[in-house]
Amino acid sequence: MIQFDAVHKRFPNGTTAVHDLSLEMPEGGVTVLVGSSGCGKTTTLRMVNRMVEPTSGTIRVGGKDVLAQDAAELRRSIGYVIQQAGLFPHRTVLDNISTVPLLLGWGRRRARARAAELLETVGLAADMGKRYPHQLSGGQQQRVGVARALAADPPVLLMDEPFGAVDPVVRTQLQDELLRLQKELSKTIVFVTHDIDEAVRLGDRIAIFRTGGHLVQYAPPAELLAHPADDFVTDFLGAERELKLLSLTPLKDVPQAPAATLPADEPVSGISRSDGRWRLVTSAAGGPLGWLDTDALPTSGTTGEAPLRPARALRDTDSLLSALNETIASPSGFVARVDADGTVTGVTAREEIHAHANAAHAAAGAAAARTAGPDSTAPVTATATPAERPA
Ligand SMILES: Nc1ncnc2c1ncn2[C@@H]1O[C@H](COP(=O)(O)OP(=O)(O)OP(=O)(O)O)[C@@H](O)[C@H]1O
Repeated sequence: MIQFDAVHKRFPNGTTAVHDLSLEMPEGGVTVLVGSSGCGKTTTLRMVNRMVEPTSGTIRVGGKDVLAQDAAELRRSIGYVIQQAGLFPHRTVLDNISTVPLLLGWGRRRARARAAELLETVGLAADMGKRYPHQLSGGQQQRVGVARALAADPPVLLMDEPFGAVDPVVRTQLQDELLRLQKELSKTIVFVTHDIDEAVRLGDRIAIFRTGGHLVQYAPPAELLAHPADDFVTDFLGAERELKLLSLTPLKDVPQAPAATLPADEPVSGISRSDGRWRLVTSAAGGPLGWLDTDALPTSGTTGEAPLRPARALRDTDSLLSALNETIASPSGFVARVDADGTVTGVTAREEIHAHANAAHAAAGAAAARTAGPDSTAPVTATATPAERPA
């Protein structure tokens, strides 16, 4: 969908922001640009919609050279989201979202109907439409920014650190929303961030740049984590590289054993210790309430009234990293597993999780070594659908 071919950008003051960049960004996928400050991410992004003009080389969107198109028209056909949303302060939320449709001559009624629909799409209440940007939280403003970029249903979305100015909790929510939206909309997204965890979470492909606008590696997250091209990438990925890799592996293939459960209304007096020290107490609906230590039972009452240690149950769509985390927290040495409705389906032992974590790491390393070859920065035409990723 987006192709860079030998693109170079040198500003009039002599700064080379992008150096001989050749890259293909897959249609319907999220390509994340990361790297240290000043390495040319924003310049690369802004050349796609001609907010910055390349010095040499060719950029094609949907096969068409961007320089052969009218710049204003091109910009209206590509969604653009920036940090702190960049909303017009004196226009209401609905008017902000309607901006591009109105410029495209949609007519006021249709543009506003579309804006109202998009408010819901990005998870905002209808009454927010009448507010002005300063009457919204930072996270809400970012949602409006995303709605505005989506208004004319562009096939391409450019996002420049869109979640950089919100706190970590809101940031995770916005990332979740983007992943949810992307499942529905399959836009071609170019996403700039400083944050490697955000890149791993959102990217189908990640391009890592270093100062001077040099692309160092361009690969899917698992390949990048398992097989960094050089010391710069290794340092950039950080000390928890192996753990990040586990965040990409869902738990579904890790086997479960039957759980030794007890209903919450069971009198403690009748509990046998023969089924092991730790028992998983479940609610009437079958959900996990916590771990009961049969070595420290109260003298009376029910299991539900006894002191329980927390059990953070995991679904098949959760990651091996979450499971590993729970093996540290769980007093029983087991991780409780639940189905999509939250009903207990079984347990998995700590040793089993560790063995799978180890195997997942080895498999990713072997796969990366097979596919990366000696030059993993070479442009790759990715046609694969975005990989299945843990929730
Ligand atoms: N209009 C400009 N004129 C001159 N130099 C510029 C201009 N815009 C950017 N630069 C320089 O080009 C280089 C790349 O800048 P760019 O904004 O693309 O980097 P970045 O990777 O997005 O940085 P950050 O993560 O800090 O936002 C930097 O050295 C920057 O100072």
